Amino acid sequence: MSELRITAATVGHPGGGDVVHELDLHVPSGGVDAVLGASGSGKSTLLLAIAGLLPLRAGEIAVGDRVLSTARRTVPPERRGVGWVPQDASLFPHLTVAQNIAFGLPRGERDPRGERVRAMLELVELGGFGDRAPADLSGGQAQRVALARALAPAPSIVLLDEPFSALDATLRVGLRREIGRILRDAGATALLVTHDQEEAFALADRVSVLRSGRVEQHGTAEELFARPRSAWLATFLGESTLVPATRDGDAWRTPLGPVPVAAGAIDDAEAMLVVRPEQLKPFAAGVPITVRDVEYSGHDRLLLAEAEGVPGTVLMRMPSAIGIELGTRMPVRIHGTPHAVPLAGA
Ligand SMILES: Nc1ncnc2c1ncn2[C@@H]1O[C@H](COP(=O)(O)OP(=O)(O)OP(=O)(O)O)[C@@H](O)[C@H]1O
Repeated sequence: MSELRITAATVGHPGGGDVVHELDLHVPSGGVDAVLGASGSGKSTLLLAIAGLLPLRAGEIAVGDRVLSTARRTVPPERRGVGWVPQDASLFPHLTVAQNIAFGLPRGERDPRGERVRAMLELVELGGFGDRAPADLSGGQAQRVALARALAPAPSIVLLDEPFSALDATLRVGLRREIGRILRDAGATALLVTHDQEEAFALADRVSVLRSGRVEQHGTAEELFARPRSAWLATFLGESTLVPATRDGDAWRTPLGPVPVAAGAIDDAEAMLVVRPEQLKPFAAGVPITVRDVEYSGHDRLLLAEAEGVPGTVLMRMPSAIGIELGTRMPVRIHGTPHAVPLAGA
């Protein structure tokens, strides 16, 4: 397995404009990375380019020291050493599980009873399932077979295209843990593409967030969540209130009261503070918010409120045991040192 290096890649569909713009992405050897983006952000287009199904308009895709795509040359899909796990397992229905896995191997080595197929079945913990028909598998088992098929020829890179989207919620959580384990056991370099943040954060070492075909930010889940580079990313990654702030020495002045400036904060005189719902607390001497709606979620309630000087909805989390009537005016303050993002690029 080898590192994947994408440099300034621009990709589009025939007859259409550019969809992915000058994208840089690096997955180290044996790393599991995710590309996270909303529908239409260009995730599938990027995968097609990595798999060799779309040519590059500019830039380069390389695996290890082997260049696979440039604007002038595209190594064909079957010679790229790239494995693919599609959204729905897409197993051949007329072949057994073992035959499906063997199908991933080079011609001449496609022995369903062979050592490689057996090892792959063991890897995905389906040792006794080789003779089954795909129709007799659960959705999660079928996805594991699809992964075994992709890994069988020991590809340099494995691409996972929303591999859990066809499964129900409980199965997803279990399977993504297992697939993470399988990829790491296999030492695979993998790129997961998904619109599901929880999935990306749970499975990947690092995440690139794609916005209109460009990487908005790349980092670990913790880095992205705690220190988003833009207001757009902050709200894309989680519920938050954007509170306008003006720098006043070591504090931000905000419509919800003063807040200390966090260490390492941006230097700007004006910014937006990313206030997570749990960072707002009731405070007798605080600034009033007016509750307009309440979302009950079992263990807590999310209050949707208004406050003078805050342009959007103010979000605040409260224990569900505390009943709140609509129209309630409640004094609050910001707790802790919220992250500040620049006003521009929101
Ligand atoms: N075959 C195609 N021909 C022309 N344009 C396309 C084609 N496929 C996708 N596009 C366009 O490329 C853009 C990005 O689409 P893409 O499918 O890559 O996004 P995505 O992030 O994978 O979305 P989703 O999560 O909905 O699959 C969209 O504007 C889409 O209309």
